[in-house]
Amino acid sequence: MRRSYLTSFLLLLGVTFINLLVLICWTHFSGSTHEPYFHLPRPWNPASKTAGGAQEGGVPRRTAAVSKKEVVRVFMDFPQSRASWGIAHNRALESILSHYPRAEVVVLVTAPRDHAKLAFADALGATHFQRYQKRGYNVSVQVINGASFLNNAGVDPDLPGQDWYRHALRKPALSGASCVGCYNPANAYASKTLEYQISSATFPLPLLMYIRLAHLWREGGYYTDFNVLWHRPFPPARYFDVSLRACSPVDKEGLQAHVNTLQESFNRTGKEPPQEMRMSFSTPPSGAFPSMHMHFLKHDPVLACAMLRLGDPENEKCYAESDDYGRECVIAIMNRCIVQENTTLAEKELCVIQERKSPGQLPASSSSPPRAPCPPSHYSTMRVRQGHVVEWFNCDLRAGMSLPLADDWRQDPRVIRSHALWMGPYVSMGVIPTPTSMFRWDNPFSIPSTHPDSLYARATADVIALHSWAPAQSCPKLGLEAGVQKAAEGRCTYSEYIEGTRICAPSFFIPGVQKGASTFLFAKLSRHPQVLQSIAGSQYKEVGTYTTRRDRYPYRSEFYPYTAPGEPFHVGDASVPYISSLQAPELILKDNPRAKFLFSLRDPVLRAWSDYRYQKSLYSTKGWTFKEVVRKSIQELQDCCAQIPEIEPQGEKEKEKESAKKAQQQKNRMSRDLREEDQDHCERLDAYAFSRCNQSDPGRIVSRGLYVIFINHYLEHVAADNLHVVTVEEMKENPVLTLGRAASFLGLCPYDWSREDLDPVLVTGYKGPAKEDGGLDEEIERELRAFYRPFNARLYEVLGRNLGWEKEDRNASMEETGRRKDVRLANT
Ligand SMILES: Nc1ncnc2c1ncn2[C@@H]1O[C@H](COP(=O)(O)OS(=O)(=O)O)[C@@H](OP(=O)(O)O)[C@H]1O
Repeated sequence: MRRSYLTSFLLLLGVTFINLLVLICWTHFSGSTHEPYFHLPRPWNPASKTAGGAQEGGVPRRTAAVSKKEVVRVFMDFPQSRASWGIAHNRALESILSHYPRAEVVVLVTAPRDHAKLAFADALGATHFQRYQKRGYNVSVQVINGASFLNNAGVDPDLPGQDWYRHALRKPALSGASCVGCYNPANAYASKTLEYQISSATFPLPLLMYIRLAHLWREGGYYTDFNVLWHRPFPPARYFDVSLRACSPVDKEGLQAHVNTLQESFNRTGKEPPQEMRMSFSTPPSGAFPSMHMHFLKHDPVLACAMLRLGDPENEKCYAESDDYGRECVIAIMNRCIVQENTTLAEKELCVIQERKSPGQLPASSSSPPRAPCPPSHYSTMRVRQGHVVEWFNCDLRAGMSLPLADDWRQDPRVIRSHALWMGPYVSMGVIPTPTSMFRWDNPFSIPSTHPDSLYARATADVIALHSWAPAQSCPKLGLEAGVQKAAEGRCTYSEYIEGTRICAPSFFIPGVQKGASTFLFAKLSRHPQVLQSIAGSQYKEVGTYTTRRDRYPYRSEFYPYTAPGEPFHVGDASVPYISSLQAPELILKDNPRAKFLFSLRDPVLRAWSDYRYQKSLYSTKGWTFKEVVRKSIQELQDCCAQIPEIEPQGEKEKEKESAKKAQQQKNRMSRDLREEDQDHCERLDAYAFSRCNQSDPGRIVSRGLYVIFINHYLEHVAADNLHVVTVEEMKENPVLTLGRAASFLGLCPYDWSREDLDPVLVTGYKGPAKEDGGLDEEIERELRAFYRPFNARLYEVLGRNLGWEKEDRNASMEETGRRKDVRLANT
């Protein structure tokens, strides 16, 4: 009796404990209670009556409620390569989101057309901001493809200066072709080297300016740079950055020039603050790009003026002669349009637009009504408001450094309020300070660029943006507060800064198998709110940094999303070639010893058949049928196997390595020991021997199905607990269960997979007219099955479960063929 009480009690305790665990996991991520890791406030929930600052999701109440009006539209752009992306850019974005959780942030990237589809280009990929999107923030990437920018739907036929832009794109001086150090979007696809990426620092400024201004013209809203931290909300509408020169303590002349400019400007309006200072540019220390912030209402005439003037003939000359991306030329134009803040000028400019507009150049959008010349509504935005608070950036908020203005202005609370912190010129290139005890956020400018510790030296030493690289979930938590607030207050120490820049290595891998529904598995898992995809590679799935793209390996942190230590995200990489790579497991584990490996396997016969159809174009040029390909492939493999004794490890060192490997394999073995007897040479193949036999196609069509070799190789490095196998057959049979198991293996919180679309992801896409489309040839299937049988048997032993590929061999393939026919019929 007593015993049964005890058992019940223990049972109850166990169940309660499990429930508690699930609850903690769930509430932690669903955000319904305290969020220990993520420091961003959650976006304001429009359905709720409480404003954004309210006590939502455990986020502290903000003092000023965020009204619905504050759904700001913010444009940013990243005209550089992905290699230039760094932690500071994340911080810049987060600083905006922290003030405007409901902001609609559109990040413009200049990239070739292929970018959006394949994500091979070196611009930011579509998944770049997934970590924010999964938290409910509205941050997206918009690809600008030169002419398509003008011609795509939604183009305003009245967009000023568009003819100039279209032609300028093709001009060598502007397209980057003859511009040393300019980013040439046409070449971005081809560029694979980091050297190029570093040197291709920027999209030519006049073109970039046009894109920025055009977006503001069309939509209105804010534009801000990625190298600025906003530690207060944006200044009131229609006020803009005054100058950045003040940020450089070393640039005394610039500072003085800045003060003088302000002085003049103030003098013009007497003792009053300037009526309205829209924007002014100045050149920050050499090598930097002008940082700026703009806020314009839709169709603002000043924008029109600037866009038109960018194409003035004298400016073309200026760009051509510029050794500074045309920066000074743009500055001059903007100043002409802005500093002469005179409504009549702007009115005139607007009329000029109407006149210059060449009808017929672009097809007039049928949806937009014809516009009357110079509609009065355009000018209402020009009304000058007196008594504006003047605010500007300054880079060092500590006493004494920050406000280079006369004392009386300094005292005027209407005049001086700093809103943002400019993080310095090198942040544009994704570079952060190097470890010297002196380093603080606020003084990277003080180190001469020739110094080995300087940011520039660091960039050219090829370590750009390779910040500290830490195993996933291994470093202490650190969040926005440290990154933004402390920095803004000048309190961020170097070590805090570095700690805040650590990037977690990817936490899970789907190393194939090719044609094993890896695309389906990865795509579905990526729907989980905790999973982040890679930010490059085909379908943001195949980065290949640990195998095929060895050029990426040294810069691998660039290809995975930034995840801060302790964040609840899991970053995945589903590069299928990893399966047969000798180096991949070791290299991966070096970055993250706790990485998890999820293999998606498939009846090897059907895998080969799928592979054949996938690569049909390759074989059809040679006129090879599936039967021929398979026979060649088996023959090739067997020829190679016959030489195995010769290629077995010979030297002492190699032998030692071999026995250590075997010992590790035994330790990691998932079930009972393998039988020792080998049925033929091929069965004794191990990964190392295999790597010698693993030739190009068609050789691989058969060898890719020798799963036991690959799994054994992984088990030499990976603990059995960190390796999990699912099969295509299971996925087809019960996708919800299979995904659930995979997710729980990865340590993800519970998720309702049944709400996802679980239709197979068909990547084979072969629609050719082959006679073999009728199905898999029985004779070759038999041969292939006989070939795979012993390998499968060994695999089952290693895994400790029978994957059932032999049971109803023929039935399975019949079913598969039938399904394929159905799909084909459905497609036709
Ligand atoms: N849910 C589900 N269930 C069963 N089968 C599925 C599923 N999703 C994808 N597939 C099939 O997987 C094949 C594609 O595999 P991969 O995505 O790994 O291909 S690739 O290596 O990334 O090219 C491809 O096989 P074939 O159609 O036979 O070529 C897909 O149809």
